[in-house]
Amino acid sequence: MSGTSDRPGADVVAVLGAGVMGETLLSGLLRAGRAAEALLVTERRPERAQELTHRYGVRVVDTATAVQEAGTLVLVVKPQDVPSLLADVAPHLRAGTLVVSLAAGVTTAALEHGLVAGGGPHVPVVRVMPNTPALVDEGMSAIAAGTGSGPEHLDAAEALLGAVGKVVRVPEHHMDAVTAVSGSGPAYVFYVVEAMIEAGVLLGLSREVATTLVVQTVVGAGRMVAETGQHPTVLREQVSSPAGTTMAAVRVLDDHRVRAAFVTAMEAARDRSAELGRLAGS
Ligand SMILES: NC(=O)C1=CN([C@@H]2O[C@H](COP(=O)(O)OP(=O)(O)OC[C@H]3O[C@@H](n4cnc5c(N)ncnc54)[C@H](O)[C@@H]3O)[C@@H](O)[C@H]2O)C=CC1
Ligand SMILES: O=C(O)[C@@H]1CCC=N1
Repeated sequence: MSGTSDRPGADVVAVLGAGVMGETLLSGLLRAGRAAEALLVTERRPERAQELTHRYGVRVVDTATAVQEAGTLVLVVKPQDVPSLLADVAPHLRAGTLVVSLAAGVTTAALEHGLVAGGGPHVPVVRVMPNTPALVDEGMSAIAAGTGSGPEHLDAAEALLGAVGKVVRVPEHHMDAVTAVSGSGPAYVFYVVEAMIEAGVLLGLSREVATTLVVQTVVGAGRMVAETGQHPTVLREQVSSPAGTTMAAVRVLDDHRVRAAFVTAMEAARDRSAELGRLAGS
C-alpha cells in the first residue's frame, strides 16, 4: 500500500507512539479488518506497551525492528518528541518506506530533513492532521504530501485514515488552520457540551437527564448539518421563533461575544500549531 508492495513487509504498518491518538488509529485499523499480524507498535512507556499487547494482541517492538519490518511508519508522538524519534528511525530506514506523521505543526520538510540528517534515505512523507472521533469511525483527517511523495503515497495515507473517518487533501500551508478547526475541534464541542450540561443542572434538571438531553441534541444537530445540506444559519433560524426562547438565548451569546471568542481561540490554536512545529525544528 506504500507503493512498495513487491517488498516483504510492505503491507505492515507500524504505529510509532501509542498514546491517545496512536491507540485511536490502531483500534480503528483493527476494526476495519486489518490483521493484528500486519500491525506493529512502538511505545516508550513499558506499562503502556503491555496494556496494548493485552488489549489488541499486536506486537510491540523497538523502533529499529518496526522500521526494518514495516512498509509504512506512522509517527504519533508529541511534536516535541519528533526530532529524537526521527534520529532513531533514520539509521534503519529503507528506501521506499512511507512515513506518515500525525504530529501537529511538524512540516514535511522538517520530517524529510530529520530523516536525511540522521543518515536515512529520502523517503516519501505524508503529513496528516486527524482527530479523536476516529475512535468511533467518525474521524476527520486532512493530508498533505511532502516533496518525495506522489499520488500513490497520498492514496496510501488516505486508505489508512479512511478506515476511521473522512479524509480531505489540502495544501500543506493550510495544515495549521486545519489543526485549529478539526484537529482541536472536538475539544470545543466537548466544552460546549460540558457547559450546557452544567447549565441544565443549574436550571434544576438532574445531571443524568441534562446529559441525555444535551448529548442527543448535539448528535441530532450535527446530523442535521451533515445530512440536510442546509446552511447552519437557516437551521438556527428554524429553531428561533419570533420573540421566543432561542432568540433570548442567542442574544446573550452575542452580548458575550461568543462568536468572536471562537475566532480568537482558533487563531490561537493555529498559531500554537505553527509554534509547535518550530519547536520541533520546522
Ligand atoms: N490527541 C489528539 O486529539 C490529537 C493528536 N494529534 C497529534 O498526535 C500526536 C500524539 O498525540 P497524543 O496521542 O495526544 O499524545 P500522547 O502523549 O497521548 O501519546 C504519545 C505517545 O508517544 C509515546 N512516545 C514518545 N516518544 C516515543 C518514542 N520515541 N517511541 C515510542 N513511543 C514514544 C509516549 O509514551 C506516548 O504514549 C501529537 O503529535 C499530536 O499533535 C493530532 C491530532 C489530534
Ligand atoms: O492539542 C494538540 O496539540 C493536539 C493537536 C490537535 C489536537 N490535539
